[in-house]
Amino acid sequence: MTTRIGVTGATGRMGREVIAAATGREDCEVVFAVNREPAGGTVDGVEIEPAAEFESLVTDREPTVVIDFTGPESAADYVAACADAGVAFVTGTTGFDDEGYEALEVASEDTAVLHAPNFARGVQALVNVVGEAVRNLPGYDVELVETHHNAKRDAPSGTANRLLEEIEANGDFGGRTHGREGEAPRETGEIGIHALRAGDITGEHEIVLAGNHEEVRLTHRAEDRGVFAAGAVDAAVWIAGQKAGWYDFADVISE
Ligand SMILES: NC(=O)C1=CN([C@@H]2O[C@H](COP(=O)(O)OP(=O)(O)OC[C@H]3O[C@@H](n4cnc5c(N)ncnc54)[C@H](OP(=O)(O)O)[C@@H]3O)[C@@H](O)[C@H]2O)C=CC1
Ligand SMILES: O=C(O)C1=N[C@H](C(=O)O)C[C@H](O)C1
Repeated sequence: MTTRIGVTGATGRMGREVIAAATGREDCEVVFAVNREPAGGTVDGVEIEPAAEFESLVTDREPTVVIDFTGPESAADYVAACADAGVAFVTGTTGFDDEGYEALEVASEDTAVLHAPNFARGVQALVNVVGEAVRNLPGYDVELVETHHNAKRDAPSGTANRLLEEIEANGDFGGRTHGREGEAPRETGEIGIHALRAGDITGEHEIVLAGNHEEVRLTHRAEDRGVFAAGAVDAAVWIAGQKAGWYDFADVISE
């Protein structure tokens, strides 16, 4: 069965990759692609239409699923329109505040919604092992360093926030410290978080666990944005058969 895909943020770094990944698969068809500004032109042969027409496109072109990599404000609008139309929604957008997450959750009552801050399979593996490392090394200092390109809006990254949840759920920590400056000795139990922004770095996450005259470093490095796009398209194909509800990338990988 062909999964009919709508793409938002189509001329962005990720939108272009999603179109390339979806058009390269025989089981997918990109039925529309929208961008805020500028619309017009094509990406991999797919016409880029104005985002203002999203609501009519999501009804008229009958997509199975929309893949969204935009910003938290637009993702909240897009998911609401998808819920109204009964179209599934896969989003990799990061930087949501509580209101943004609520918009996704409300929509998930009426349609299938999948949010993942990182669609790389290696990051899902990292999420799975980091808790185990923390449990095995009680009392060790934990620091997280994430590095991204210089145009990234949100910090720390969505992936870093997900890893932090996993770290905190598996150890006894006192709080988060974002960077350090001046007289700033490390407090017992704090988790240090450092966001680097430079050049066109695709995305790196490293967790450092140190103590007892030893250190463990768990690192994921994405070498190409195609890895995120491939995961998002896998998620889109998977979600086509799901009922309304809230899903994450672990659900896709576990099947
Ligand atoms: N989950 C994952 O695996 C990954 C997640 N991401 C996340 O995806 C998101 C996009 O990243 P990236 O592609 O690098 O960003 P870009 O800035 O390159 O692209 C974003 C696109 O979304 C559009 N957009 C932004 N805001 C709005 C809005 N309010 N209304 C309509 N369209 C909008 C932009 O349009 P315009 O050109 O007009 O601004 C642009 O086309 C980020 O949140 C990022 O963190 C990124 C990589 C992997
Ligand atoms: O903005 C990016 O580029 C990325 N964002 C995601 C995040 O915030 O975790 C995932 C990836 O690291 C690339």
